[in-house]
Amino acid sequence: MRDSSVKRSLGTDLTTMVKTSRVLLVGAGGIGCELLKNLVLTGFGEIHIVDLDTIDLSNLNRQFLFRHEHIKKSKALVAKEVAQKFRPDVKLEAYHANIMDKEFSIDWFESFTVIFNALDNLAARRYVNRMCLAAGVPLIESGTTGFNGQVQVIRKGETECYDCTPKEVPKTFAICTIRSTPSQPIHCIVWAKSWLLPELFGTGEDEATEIQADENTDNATEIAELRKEAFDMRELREALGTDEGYRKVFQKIFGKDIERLKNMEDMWKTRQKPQLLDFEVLDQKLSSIDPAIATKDQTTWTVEENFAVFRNSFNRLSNRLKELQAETDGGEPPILTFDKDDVDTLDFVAATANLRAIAFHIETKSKFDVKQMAGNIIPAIATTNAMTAGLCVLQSFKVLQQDMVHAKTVFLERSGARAINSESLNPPNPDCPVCSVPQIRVEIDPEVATVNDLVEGVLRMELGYSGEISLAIPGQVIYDVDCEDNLEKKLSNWGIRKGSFLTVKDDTIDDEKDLRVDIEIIIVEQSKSSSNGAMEVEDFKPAKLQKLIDIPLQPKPQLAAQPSPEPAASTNGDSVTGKRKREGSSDLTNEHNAKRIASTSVNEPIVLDDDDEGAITIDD
Ligand SMILES: Nc1ncnc2c1ncn2[C@@H]1O[C@H](COP(=O)(O)OP(=O)(O)OP(=O)(O)O)[C@@H](O)[C@H]1O
Ligand SMILES: [Zn+2]
Repeated sequence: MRDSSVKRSLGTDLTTMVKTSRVLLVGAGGIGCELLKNLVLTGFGEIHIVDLDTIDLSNLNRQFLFRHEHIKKSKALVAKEVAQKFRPDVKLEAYHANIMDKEFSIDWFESFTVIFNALDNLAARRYVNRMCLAAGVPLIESGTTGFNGQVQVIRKGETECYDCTPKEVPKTFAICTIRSTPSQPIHCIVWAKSWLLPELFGTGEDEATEIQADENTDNATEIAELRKEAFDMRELREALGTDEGYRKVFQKIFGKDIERLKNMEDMWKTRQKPQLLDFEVLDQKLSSIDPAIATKDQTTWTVEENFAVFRNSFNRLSNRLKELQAETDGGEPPILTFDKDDVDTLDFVAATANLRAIAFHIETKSKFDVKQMAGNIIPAIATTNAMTAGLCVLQSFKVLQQDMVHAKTVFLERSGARAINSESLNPPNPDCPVCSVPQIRVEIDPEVATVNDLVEGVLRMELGYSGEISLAIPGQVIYDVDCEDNLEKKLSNWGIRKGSFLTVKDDTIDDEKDLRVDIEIIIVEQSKSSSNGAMEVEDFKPAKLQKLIDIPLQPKPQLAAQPSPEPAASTNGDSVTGKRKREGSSDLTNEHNAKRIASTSVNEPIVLDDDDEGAITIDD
């Protein structure tokens, strides 16, 4: 029954394509749960689900596959179990794992027809984008923030990839703003969450991504002072769990430290000096504060109320840490880290951030607001997720049908005249640092292959590099003219194995010679024929190029504008007008205003139509 109605909507051909596809869903959160339900009910034959997280109480309002009894269980496994009940005949596979783990090889990515990203962070999105490009598998990328949503179709060589356009990076704050001169509530919240809490209950070696070392040399003395202050802080940890603990900590961070800052006259020429908070005065008023104040999360607390929540949460965290320490024998010392859903850490961050705000004459925030700001919470709206997940599936139909000309980037927004808008796909950005780099695959035997096997055997012998070259893994050069010593070392020394990426640069210094563009090596497993006994021993190579490619040359720097007889047809698709076109196909962007007509024929695909203004209407 269900199959026949799907067939009526999609047509026989598309229904068959859907049924025989093997797809990967990365992320089983807000969009992921909706998408899994859609994929299962549309009849996708085989669906693999990866998610590294466990289910949290706060997920239940929108991640509808999960119920209260699933809290703390794996998202991927529960999502699979629940979705399987919708259609027992669909093959579902779940992995409670990080998609960036090496166990997910390029070969494995390659085994999928389409991959769907339903993630919530830049690093994982970038990683999957790169793997899909390397594996040549189409990717449907999606994301939502509040009422806004976006679906992007990515296909190697045909469309923009995720990194073809620069992405906004999360906001960071200078260390001195956080530690010495806060001027906004967020500065106090980041201080409490990423400095104070780790100093007292964590490792103390705070590597919070939100706080950036300040390059300004004028602040060198201040930074040295801050280091000393951190050292004093570590001493305070001894007082955790004692009756005196909260007094010692309070008197240091809201007394001694503020006093020191106050005395740095230069700092307050254009700012209001901070004020000390008096421990004795606040401590005497403690008995008059209702202990239930911490549960009133929508009101802004008074200084006395913040003090009471500070004392209470500090003691709860201290006791927890002591208990953990008692349970651990040997190994890594236990730590407590911030989690917006861990009420003890949230109370501590809210109260100490507010006390700091009061000391610096900054507005205080309710616990509810602190939770949003400290947890980087962007309101998640179930309907936006559901619509976005639906659009992902509609776009995947275009990909399955190889109809990239009609695939779209789709936007959901509330501000415009329409809720759903779309744009034709852009061709790849020729300057993209990710997808414009030529890739080669090299098969290695990780146990024996050395840097020399790669440099001499593959780059020089097989690919014909003759001048100077360098070879790097992310963040580290492993070979260049100055580190010949590394040639005899095994690639495994740097953790290079199946799935690793290396960059090759042509460093030849010769004005007469054309330099090659940078290329990327992807390490793959040795194919059976090269590793089994069928191969003659003398033919065995620990590193071997899988397929020869032509490596383009770097464009020569133009000294003066030369008149060109013809517009260059080979500049990566750049037309003379400066508008990028896709090579060797009809211009995707010119399809933008094409009006397509809804069809009700049984064998015709579902209707996803543009009108003249580029918005999508969905008919059936
Ligand atoms: N590297 C990764 N590998 C696998 N899954 C990931 C990875 N990074 C993020 N995820 C998963 O992607 C999903 C994103 O879903 P969503 O945006 O709804 O976030 P959430 O964590 O469920 O919700 P919230 O952040 O509001 O608590 C999460 O379930 C998260 O665990
Ligand atoms: Zn790109």
